[in-house]
Amino acid sequence: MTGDLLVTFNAGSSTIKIGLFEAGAGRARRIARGVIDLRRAPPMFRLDEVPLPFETALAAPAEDVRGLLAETFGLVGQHVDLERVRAAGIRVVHGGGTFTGPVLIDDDVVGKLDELTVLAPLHQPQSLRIIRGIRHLRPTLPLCASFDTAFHQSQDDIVRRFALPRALHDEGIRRYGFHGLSYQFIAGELARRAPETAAGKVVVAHLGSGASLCALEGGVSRDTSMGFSTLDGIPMATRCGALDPGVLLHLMGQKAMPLAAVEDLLYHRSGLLGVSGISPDSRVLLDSRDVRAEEAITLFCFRIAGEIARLAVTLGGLDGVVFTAGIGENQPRIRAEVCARLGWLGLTLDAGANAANAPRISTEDSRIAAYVIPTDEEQVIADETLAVVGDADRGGPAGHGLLRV
Ligand SMILES: Nc1ncnc2c1ncn2[C@@H]1O[C@H](COP(=O)(O)OP(=O)(O)O)[C@@H](O)[C@H]1O
Ligand SMILES: CC(=O)OP(=O)(O)O
Ligand SMILES: [Mg+2]
Repeated sequence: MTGDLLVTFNAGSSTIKIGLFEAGAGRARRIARGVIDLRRAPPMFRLDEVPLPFETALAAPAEDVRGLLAETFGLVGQHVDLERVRAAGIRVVHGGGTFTGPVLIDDDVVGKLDELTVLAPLHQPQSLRIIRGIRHLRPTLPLCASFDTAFHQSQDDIVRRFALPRALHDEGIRRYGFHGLSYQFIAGELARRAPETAAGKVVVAHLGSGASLCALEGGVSRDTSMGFSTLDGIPMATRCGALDPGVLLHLMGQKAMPLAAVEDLLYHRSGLLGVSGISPDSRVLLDSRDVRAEEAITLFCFRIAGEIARLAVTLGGLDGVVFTAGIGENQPRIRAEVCARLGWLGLTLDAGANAANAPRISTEDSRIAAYVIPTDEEQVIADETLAVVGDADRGGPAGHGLLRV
C-alpha cells in the first residue's frame, strides 16, 4: 500500500455521510466522521471525531454533487493530508443480480450500475453522481463499491419470489432486500456482545429515514422486509411501505395519475409525513400533540411489530431483537411501543434501560432479548474497500462481487 487512509461515502436519501479511516491490518480504524446535510439550504458540512470539530455552509447547491465534493475535499484537506488516501469506498444501494459482493469500480461497473438505476430511483443516481465526481476529482484513486443488496444473497429462493409468473422472476422481478451493510455490521457486533443470541434467531430493525427489518439466523440473512424496491415493508419517513397493488391500479387507472406523480407520492409524500401531514421526522411527531402525529407513530410501530412476527415465522422462532439507526438507537417511545406489541411472544422490556438507550433493553427474565446497537455502514464499506484493494495489490481479482448476471 502506498497510502494509509481510506475514505468512505454513504449516500442516503438526504445526507452524504463521509468516513475517514486508517487502514490497519485486517480492519479499518475510523479517524473522522463527516456529513453533508442536503436538507439544509445552503447544504451544510460537519466534521466530527477530529481534534477541532466544525460545521460550515457549502457554496455549491445540493444538485451539484461534484462541486460539493470538491469543497468537502478542500475542507477535510485542512485537517488531514489527503495525499495519504489510498482508496475510497462507496455504498451502492442496488447491486441487482449482478453484484454479490464489493468490487473495484471501472467504466464497465459504472455502466452496469447505471442500468440498475431503474430499480432504485431514489438512491442509485446519487451514488452514481458521487462515483463520477470522485473519478473526476481523483482519476487515479482506486474506488470500490459496497452493496446494500449483497448481504441478502443467502436467502432461499422461496423467500425472494413474488407470486407472479415465473418468467418475471427469471428476468429479475423478485425480492432483493436492502440495508445489507448495516445488517452485516450489526451481525458482527451482536456476535461480539451477545454470542449466544447471535448464534440463534434474531430480527434486526434498521429504523432510519429509510427503514427495514432483517431476519438473521446465526448472523446470516434469511428474510427481510424490503423487497424489489426500497418502498416495500414497513412505512418510512416519506415512503409508504408494503401497499396493496390494487391501490396503484386505482391511482393510475381510475384517477389517471401519471407515473411520475405516483412515484413522487410513494417515495416522497407517504409514510410518517403522509399519515401525519406534519413531518417525516419522528422527533417532531413525538413532540407533537396532534392526533395525526400520534396516528402516524402508532401505524409505524404496529407495522414494525407485525413484520417482526412475520420474520419470526421465517426463522421458526425468535431469540432476540436488535434496534438500530437514527430512530432505533434514539427513540425509546417507539421501541417501547413495538416491544409492547411483542409481549405475547415473550419479550419484556426493562423500562429504565430502554429510556437510557442502554445496550440491552429487555429484562433479565425476558425470553426474547432486546438490544440497542448503533450501526456503522461506513465501517463495513471501509473494511470491504481494504479487502478489495489488498486483493488488487496482491495481483488477485479486484473484488469478488461480480459473479453472475
Ligand atoms: N439523536 C436523535 N434523537 C432522536 N431521534 C433521532 C436522532 N437522530 C436521528 N433520529 C431520528 O432518526 C431518523 C433518521 O435516521 P437516520 O438513520 O439518520 O436516517 P438516514 O441515514 O436514513 O437518513 C429521523 O426520523 C430522526 O427523527
Ligand atoms: C435502502 C434505503 O432505504 O436506504 P436509506 O435508509 O439510506 O434511505
Ligand atoms: Mg441510512
